[in-house]
Amino acid sequence: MHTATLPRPTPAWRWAALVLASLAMFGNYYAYDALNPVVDLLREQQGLDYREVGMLSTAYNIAALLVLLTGGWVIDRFGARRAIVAFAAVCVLAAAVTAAAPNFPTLLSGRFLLGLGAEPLIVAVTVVLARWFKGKELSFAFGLNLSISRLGSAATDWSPSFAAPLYSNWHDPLWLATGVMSAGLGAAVLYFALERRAEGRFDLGAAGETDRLDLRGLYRFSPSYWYIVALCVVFYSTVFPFRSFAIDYFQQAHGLSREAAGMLSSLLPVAAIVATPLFGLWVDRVGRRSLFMAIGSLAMLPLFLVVTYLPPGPAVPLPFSEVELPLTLFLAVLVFGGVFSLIPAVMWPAVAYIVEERRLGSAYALMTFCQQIGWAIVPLAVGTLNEHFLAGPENPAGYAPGMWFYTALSALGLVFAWKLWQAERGPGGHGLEYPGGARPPA
Ligand SMILES: NCCCC[C@H](N)C(=O)NCC(=O)O
Repeated sequence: MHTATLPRPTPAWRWAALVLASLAMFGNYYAYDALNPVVDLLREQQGLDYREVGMLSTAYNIAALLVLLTGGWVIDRFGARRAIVAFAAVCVLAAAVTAAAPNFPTLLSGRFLLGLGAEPLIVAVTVVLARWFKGKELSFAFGLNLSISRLGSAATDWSPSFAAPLYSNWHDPLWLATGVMSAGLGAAVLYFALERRAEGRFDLGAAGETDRLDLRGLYRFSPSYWYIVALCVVFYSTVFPFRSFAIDYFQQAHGLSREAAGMLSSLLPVAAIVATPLFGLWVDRVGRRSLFMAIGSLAMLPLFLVVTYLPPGPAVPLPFSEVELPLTLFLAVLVFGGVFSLIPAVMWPAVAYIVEERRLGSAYALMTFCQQIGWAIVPLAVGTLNEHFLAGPENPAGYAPGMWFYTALSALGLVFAWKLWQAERGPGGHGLEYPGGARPPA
């Protein structure tokens, strides 16, 4: 039967597809973040230094850059549902190689493999969500998908509490991550079966253009687009590397237990789970997108210096846990969580107002490509700074140069957001400051 004569999928089918695809993403984010709570163990038991820890992050980005360069070929050639299963399987393999690694080079190859699987898995999931939800709650579906992914990040941060016995060595928490990613693979297989059953019953639309990188069209994007890309690069080059080192930093520089440091770090994704969709709804009503990005960047600016230089303050009990956290750190990470909700909720959809629809895939692919470059460099730089300044529990001041580096990146982010705001308030603006993305008639 011709697909145009078939009905669109019913809500039950659409939400089942969303839940299964998002569970694969949960596993993906869990596997990526699983390294964060074992940084101290990797240093103590495996003899890694901070620069090598940074290299583990960079290996992921280099692989992701290579995959993004080859574009959505696999997704186009084999279809998104097969691609989801294949990339999830690569993530399981990557997690297992990392968990079993006997030495640093194998650890590096595990993280490289993860980059090969995890980033195209994100693209493939985006493609399937667009097919199921096109014209129906697409932004909301993307928001929920991101929230479930972030729950994966938060679950990794909580694992020193709920899986405390595993943390006697660094391998076992990573085997747990392999198990979680295997469950994600299971969800991917179920998604595959679901889509196969839906074929012939529903019109799932034509497979859309995947996020292909078209380097020839770069010069045709407007300055506003490039300000958003620049903000994206510095923003994620600050947030993701900060998260990679955060648990170890809170342990070493502030004397927190692994459980408390994990709980503190989890406030970042947890705040984002709740607040990202709300900010998305709010901005859709009021507009002011570039102003909000500037406000988010401004709020982020002092945070790294606050955690470095301000007194920790009284210990406050964290609700629903046995953990107590120093008030200053608690508030700083909570504000950071707010920024981590606000900027992504506004920034990614803003591109759709600036770039015409037929070039949107290319625009997002280019933005992700640039994001990976910045995110590849910063963990190496911070790791090198930590090593150079002999950061450690005996010398907490050694972490300060890394914190100044994050602050400098945040300042750059503020400059780009401010430039965007200027551009959008002028005659060449794209309507980012207006609710529906359109300037009201004069
Ligand atoms: N561990 C998560 C990596 C996600 C990378 C992805 N390219 C991305 O930027 N996603 C958007 C986000 O805000 O998570």
